[in-house]
Amino acid sequence: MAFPETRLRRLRYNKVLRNMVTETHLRVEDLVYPLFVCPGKGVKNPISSMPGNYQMSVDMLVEECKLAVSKGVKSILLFGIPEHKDEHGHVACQADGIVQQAIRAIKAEIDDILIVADVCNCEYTTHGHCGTIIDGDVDNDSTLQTLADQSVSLAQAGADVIAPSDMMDGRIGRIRKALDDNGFEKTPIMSYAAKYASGFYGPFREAAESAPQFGDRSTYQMNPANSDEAMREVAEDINEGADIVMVKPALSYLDIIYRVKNEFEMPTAAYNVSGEFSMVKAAGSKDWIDENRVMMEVLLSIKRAGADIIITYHALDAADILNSY
Ligand SMILES: NCc1[nH]cc(CCC(=O)O)c1CC(=O)O
Repeated sequence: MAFPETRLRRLRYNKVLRNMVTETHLRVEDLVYPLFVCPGKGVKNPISSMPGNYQMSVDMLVEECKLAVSKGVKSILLFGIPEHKDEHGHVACQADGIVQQAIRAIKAEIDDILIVADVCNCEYTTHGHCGTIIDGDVDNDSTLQTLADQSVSLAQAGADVIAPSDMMDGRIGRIRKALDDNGFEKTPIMSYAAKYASGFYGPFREAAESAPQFGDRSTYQMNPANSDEAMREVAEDINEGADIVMVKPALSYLDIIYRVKNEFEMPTAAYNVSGEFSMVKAAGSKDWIDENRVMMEVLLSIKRAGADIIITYHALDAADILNSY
């Protein structure tokens, strides 16, 4: 059938009907809210490049989590800014580490929350790289040990999901085994499976104080030009026991999200990263775009591409809008 029998606009005139034929639905339940925890009490330091986001001490973080849960955002992703850093990131593996403290405090006060703990060394190493440095580069195999130790420590503190973001080869298998050996066989792993070496992480590195002190991350994070390689990364992580696979960043990588969802049929997460967030905020603050409208369009596009889970700094603002429908 062609025009004039077919008129695609017929389904667009009536708002009720338009809603009925909506194909993609964004839900508050899809959103994960990333948060940064730092030492101290009563601390809420604004992150200048990420308006509305803060480095928070544990007490303030607990309040922020209560606010999130009250809006229906029941899942958070935690990053730590430790008091002291060290050469190998051992500080991230301690029972009284900053994220471990935060997890315990949140769990003591809030029942209905899912805590996803990011596992990586870059926030905890003096050099800002994601692992142990040997001969001027991140050494893959020795880094696996700290990642496994950090994962077990976070699980012991009460983390519900372990999310390794380091991009070392073999880390999912190693972490899975370490979790199982320590009685955490029920703890899922959300792997940052296809994580690209991206300029969009800029604001995060201010937030987490994790910028590399020399070089960049291109010997471990992926080349933005590659798509088949992302499939190999995802396949490797699934093979090693990943329960959820993530693509990161999201917006410039919608094709990757689409391919991952279609080729693997796995629960798929996408990380709407700091730079993507900050661009919307910056243009919105200048009234160059309608910030809320663009935010919802961005999130919807990530869902439409195939993401089941969206990690986003927009989570609370988006929840307010979704709750108002
Ligand atoms: N490896 C740690 C990590 N986990 C999440 C992000 C970035 C998140 C964001 O930009 O919002 C990074 C930074 C990086 O790889 O440099």
